[in-house]
Amino acid sequence: MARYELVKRSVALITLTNPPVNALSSAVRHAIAKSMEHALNDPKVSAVVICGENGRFCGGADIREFAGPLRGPPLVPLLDAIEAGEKPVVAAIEGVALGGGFELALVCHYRIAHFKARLGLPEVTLGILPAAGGTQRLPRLIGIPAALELITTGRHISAQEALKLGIVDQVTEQNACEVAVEFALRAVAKPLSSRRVSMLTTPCPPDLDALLEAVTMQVKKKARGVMAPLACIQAVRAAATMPYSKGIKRESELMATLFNSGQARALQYCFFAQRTAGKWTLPSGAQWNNSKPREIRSAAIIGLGTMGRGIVVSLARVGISVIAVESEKKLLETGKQMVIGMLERDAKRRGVSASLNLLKFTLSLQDLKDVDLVIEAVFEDMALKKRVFQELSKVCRPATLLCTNTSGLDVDALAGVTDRPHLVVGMHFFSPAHVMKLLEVVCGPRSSSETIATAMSLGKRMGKVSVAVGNCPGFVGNRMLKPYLDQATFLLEEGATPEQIDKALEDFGFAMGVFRMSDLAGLDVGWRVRKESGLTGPDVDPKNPPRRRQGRRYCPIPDMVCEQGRFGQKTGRGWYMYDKPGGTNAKPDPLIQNLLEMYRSRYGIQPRNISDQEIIERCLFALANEGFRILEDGIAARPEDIDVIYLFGYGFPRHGGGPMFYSSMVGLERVLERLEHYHQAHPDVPHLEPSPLLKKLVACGSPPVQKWREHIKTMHSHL
Ligand SMILES: CC(C)(COP(=O)(O)OP(=O)(O)OC[C@H]1O[C@@H](n2cnc3c(N)ncnc32)[C@H](O)[C@@H]1OP(=O)(O)O)[C@@H](O)C(=O)NCCC(=O)NCCSC(=O)/C=C/CCCCCCCCCCCCC(=O)O
Repeated sequence: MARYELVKRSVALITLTNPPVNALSSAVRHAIAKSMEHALNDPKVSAVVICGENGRFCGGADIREFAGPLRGPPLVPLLDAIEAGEKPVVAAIEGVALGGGFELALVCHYRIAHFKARLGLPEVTLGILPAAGGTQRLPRLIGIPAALELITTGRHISAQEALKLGIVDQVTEQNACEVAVEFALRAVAKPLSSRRVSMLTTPCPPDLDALLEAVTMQVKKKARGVMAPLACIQAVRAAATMPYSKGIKRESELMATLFNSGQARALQYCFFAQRTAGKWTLPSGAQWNNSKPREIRSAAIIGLGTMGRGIVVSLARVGISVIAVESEKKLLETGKQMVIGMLERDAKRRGVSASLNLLKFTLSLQDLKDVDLVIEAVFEDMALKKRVFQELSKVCRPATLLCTNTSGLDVDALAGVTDRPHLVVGMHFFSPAHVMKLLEVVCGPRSSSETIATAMSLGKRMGKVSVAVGNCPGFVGNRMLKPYLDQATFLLEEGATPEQIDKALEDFGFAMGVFRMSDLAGLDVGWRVRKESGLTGPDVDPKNPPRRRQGRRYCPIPDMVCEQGRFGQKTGRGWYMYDKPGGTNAKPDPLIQNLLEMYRSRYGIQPRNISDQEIIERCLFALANEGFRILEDGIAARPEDIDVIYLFGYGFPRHGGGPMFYSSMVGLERVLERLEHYHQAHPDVPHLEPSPLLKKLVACGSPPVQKWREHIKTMHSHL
């Protein structure tokens, strides 16, 4: 777990050897302690260099160990002892120095970083704080404002920024380890006291309280209800106001509160869930590590609407040549100008030059005959999409992959009209596609493993979090959205307001409540879907729209809102009112209040006070209940996949872990009991009827999320 060598006759070189990221597991900590003891006691050794194997210094504490009882040498005394040693210790930072890895570097007397290295204290993103002295040493080294920013955001910084901030002593383009050894030899016999960061006095700004207050406000606004950043601020305050010996105790007290919290468990679950999602698997045995993706050099996008434009930008900025196709000259020109503007702004922000030379704009599908992959992003209309796929089938060479960006239509029906159903797959981007990280890769029953591997790998290349899902109406994300939206509108009928429901969801941690989100997405989208599925249309009596349709409860209020031309932000009116069309500042609208009151009186509904708890339970348990059904149906392979979709595509708060993890935190028995209660009260809402899988899991003693798969195995899989 750590290799010990003597180099240049007097430098002890300690190499951490715990692939893939040299995490500080109990065995690694043990090996560091032993190696340091050896080095400090060996008279031949005059200096020490610590580095990591395979070009990675250290990715921090072993997060997997947090789930069990803490074993092995504790980190704080180990690091204190390194700093207190009488021989100079130099950190040779290559790859990453994160969390505990960064804290290890901070106790070394000197730090040399490779120019490509990244450093940071990302503990806050895991619901904890840098509790191996990081909150006490970093402010002493670089001052309170800069330390606060790094610790409360968890941002990774480049070696160059670390040099500017005074975190590292030298940045090198050569082998950092070799440079560090030479550096160590020169450091021998130099006094070490000023190099022991814990002994430094924290440079304290005169307006400390005001600064801490301002950062607290900022953090509360950005991450509503999240505990870890607030605890980080308190720990940094200790570094400013207490000697190290007391500050480190405060750090440890604050860590103890966070460590066992539900938020920390949820955030650490999210870290692993995101990585698990990349490891897709099909019933055929094909999976991420045995299916080779094709290399994609060129792609075409059909349709330059909002989605198409975002997809073009996502592809071009990772170096893929893109042909963008529109049906009319005017649409093509508008799309082209928008794409160029987006790429230029994106390149400026990233400090690179815009890859405009990779783009071609055309009105002719004939230009697509040689591309490696096509993504269709036309209007959400099955007949139109089928026509496009038939045409593509004729035009593109036989090996071209044909992908659809549909948000819920049948991918297999599209595959069926082509000459290559095995090369057809869904790539469901989220709007705006160049910003949103989520990509649902929709595997049709005939999509080949190579096709799926290619779509997943292309998603990764574009920086997306890609999740493989099965083919059913709405796939995973949008299928689950229906019961969630339904509950919100039923609550409106019963007495709630859009702003009350949104506030409850935003206080829970959602980036946006359901009505604000719908206004942003456009209310006409759902209206069209309801019309197409026969739920509403010209046959419905506009004066007395029925509240039961297709054998179940139906809320006509969203249709009534759309009938008034209120389509959300884009029309300046929706569930809220906005200053102007396209405005984003949502204000409660008395007209909506009126509409709700008239509606209730027309149907004789006595409005009642609805608690935030009821809002959260009905919306979120209905959402998770559909997630259980999706697992039963084999549309998602694992609960982690569903959670990742909701975290990255729908603004579910990370500190809640996602709908499935949240259910397990609340307790599956409780979720079952509440769903039974609400279903009894609303028997005409089938989505509230607890799913068989939920019942099964409760009957099996409510196993942790990671074990649910064992209980789903026997069920049917569409993946
Ligand atoms: C940037 C990365 C390092 C690498 O990225 P990439 O190359 O893309 O690779 P990945 O796919 O992300 O990762 C590869 C695999 O490695 C696994 N991995 C990565 N990092 C870790 C890790 N730190 N631990 C374990 N495993 C890790 C990853 O899961 C992949 O494996 P798999 O595919 O899933 O199988 C990137 O990985 C990254 O960003 N990593 C995380 C970096 C990070 O967040 N580091 C901080 C960790 S927390 C920390 O360091 C904390 C330090 C303080 C410790 C103090 C401990 C004291 C405990 C005291 C508690 C007191 C309370 C007691 C109360 C009581 O009484 O109960």
